[in-house]
Amino acid sequence: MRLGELASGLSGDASAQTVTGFAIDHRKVAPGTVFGAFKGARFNGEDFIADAVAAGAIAVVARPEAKVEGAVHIADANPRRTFALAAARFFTPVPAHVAAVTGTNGKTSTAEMTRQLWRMAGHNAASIGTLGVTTSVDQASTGLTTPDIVTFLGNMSGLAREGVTHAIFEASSHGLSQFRTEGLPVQVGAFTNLSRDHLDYHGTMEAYFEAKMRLIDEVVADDGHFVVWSDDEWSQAVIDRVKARGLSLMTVGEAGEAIRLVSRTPTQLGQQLVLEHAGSQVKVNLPLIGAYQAANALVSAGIVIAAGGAPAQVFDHMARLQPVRGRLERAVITREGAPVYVDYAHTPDGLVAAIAALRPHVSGRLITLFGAGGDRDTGKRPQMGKVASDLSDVVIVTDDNPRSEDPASIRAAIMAAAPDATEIGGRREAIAAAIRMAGKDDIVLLAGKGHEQGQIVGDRVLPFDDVQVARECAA
Ligand SMILES: CC(=O)N[C@H]1[C@@H](OP(=O)(O)OP(=O)(O)OC[C@H]2O[C@@H](n3ccc(=O)[nH]c3=O)[C@H](O)[C@@H]2O)O[C@H](CO)[C@@H](O)[C@@H]1O[C@H](C)C(=O)N[C@@H](C)C(=O)N[C@H](CCC(=O)O)C(=O)O
Ligand SMILES: Nc1ncnc2c1ncn2[C@@H]1O[C@H](COP(=O)(O)OP(=O)(O)OP(=O)(O)O)[C@@H](O)[C@H]1O
Ligand SMILES: N[C@H](CCC[C@H](N)C(=O)O)C(=O)O
Ligand SMILES: [Mg+2]
Repeated sequence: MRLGELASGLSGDASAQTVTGFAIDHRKVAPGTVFGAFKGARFNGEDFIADAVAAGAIAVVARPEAKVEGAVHIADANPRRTFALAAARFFTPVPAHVAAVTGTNGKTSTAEMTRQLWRMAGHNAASIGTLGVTTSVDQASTGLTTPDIVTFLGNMSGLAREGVTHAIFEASSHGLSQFRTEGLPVQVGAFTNLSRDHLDYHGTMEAYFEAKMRLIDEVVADDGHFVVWSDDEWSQAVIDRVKARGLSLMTVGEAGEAIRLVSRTPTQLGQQLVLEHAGSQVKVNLPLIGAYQAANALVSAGIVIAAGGAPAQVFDHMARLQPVRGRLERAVITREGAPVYVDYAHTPDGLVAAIAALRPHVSGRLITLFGAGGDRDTGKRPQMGKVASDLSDVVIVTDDNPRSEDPASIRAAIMAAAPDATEIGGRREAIAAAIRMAGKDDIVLLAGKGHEQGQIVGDRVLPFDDVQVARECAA
């Protein structure tokens, strides 16, 4: 592809150059690459422009003030956006149907359930998010929920070449504010909920909300659809934005107009939902427990219908949804007979949702074990301590990816609001203790790590899998 096909306003000589790829890290530049030089949280990409040119970059997308010598300077005050739009012209084809989901909690679950529903309808479907790039035959980790723009677009076009026609991705607030998912047509967007997280990065809830709203204001296509979970504190504000943008709106939930959740009755292995759609009622036996999983399943159904799926078939398929890895996953039943659940709750709201999901199934005590990630929002720590101790019978505070922080001080910040909790630093010892104390009527909840395969301590990732450790401790 020629540079002139990817960017406008270039001289004849510049336009004629052949582009071989895109990179945002100078160490990945090869001859013919377009390099994006961005100011980040840790580095200023502009410091690497000369190295990128030396490695063969033919063009550099950077702010007008940046110094570019020996390559074409594609200048823009918002270089991340310009870079994304140029890269999107290069990475083609992309799947014909693309959807995106945002929200504090429920993105991975909604993406995964949407992929499953599309697959049941006979489509070749994929998802990109916290679990990596998932198709019906493969899963590859990217390390981030929303990968960087080059990885994202490269994966989208790779999936399309493999025959994927339907793709859904998780749009994290970091990803949205850094333009990591721009340029390809997104026909359907969705919002699950908003609650405290990532205030270390965004500063205030309002700024966090605004970061998410870029999905509505700018990322979804002009003639696109938007599905909103109707029962969140922020739902009305989201609905207002969807209307202001002129997208076709679909609300789902107890207050939902497109799909109304009339009732929800827990059963032993799942729950029965009564839904109202287009004036008639339908019963769905969802094989997953917890209000939060019902919410995510309904948002997924909304996305599939908005993308053209037949409603009756979608409701039918909901009864065959498979559990999502690490989301209320039953790891083991202890020798005493207590089920041990692993869940990815890592925010105050997530903990409330996970505990509420298990509560109807507990006749004895609910034993909740969790920690909080290092180098992340510190304000959520006491809030997590408070909700866990208010809503559980026994609380164990342990470690969850301390990263560069002192694990003991993270635990102390949680314990400050959970005075009756037991503190056990090592996560394996903590899990062993929880399992030892559980009697036959109790349930153990191991929260925060879900599907994760490692404990991040300093800059090392030590192998760790809650499900596996629970099985070992229960053996
Ligand atoms: C705060 C944050 O979002 N950081 C991400 C972001 O970094 P950044 O843009 O600030 O970049 P930087 O490291 O300061 O470097 C600036 C530029 O110089 C370039 N560079 C840097 C060094 C070098 O030697 N050469 C070079 O060219 C970098 O590629 C970058 O373009 O872009 C980088 C490249 O894509 C990411 O690796 C990095 O993720 C860090 C590791 C991270 O921990 N991110 C987390 C917080 C995150 O993004 N989480 C979200 C939300 C999760 C959720 O859903 O809850 C996610 O989507 O995963
Ligand atoms: N709709 C929901 N409402 C409230 N809590 C939820 C909801 N969905 C999920 N959760 C809680 O959040 C946890 C993480 O769920 P999930 O992985 O689907 O969210 P996510 O938005 O992808 O998270 P991340 O920010 O890490 O990408 C779950 O294990 C559960 O505890
Ligand atoms: N995507 C989230 C996941 C948090 C999971 C938890 N285990 C932690 O490390 O805090 C984040 O990066 O904030
Ligand atoms: Mg996720």
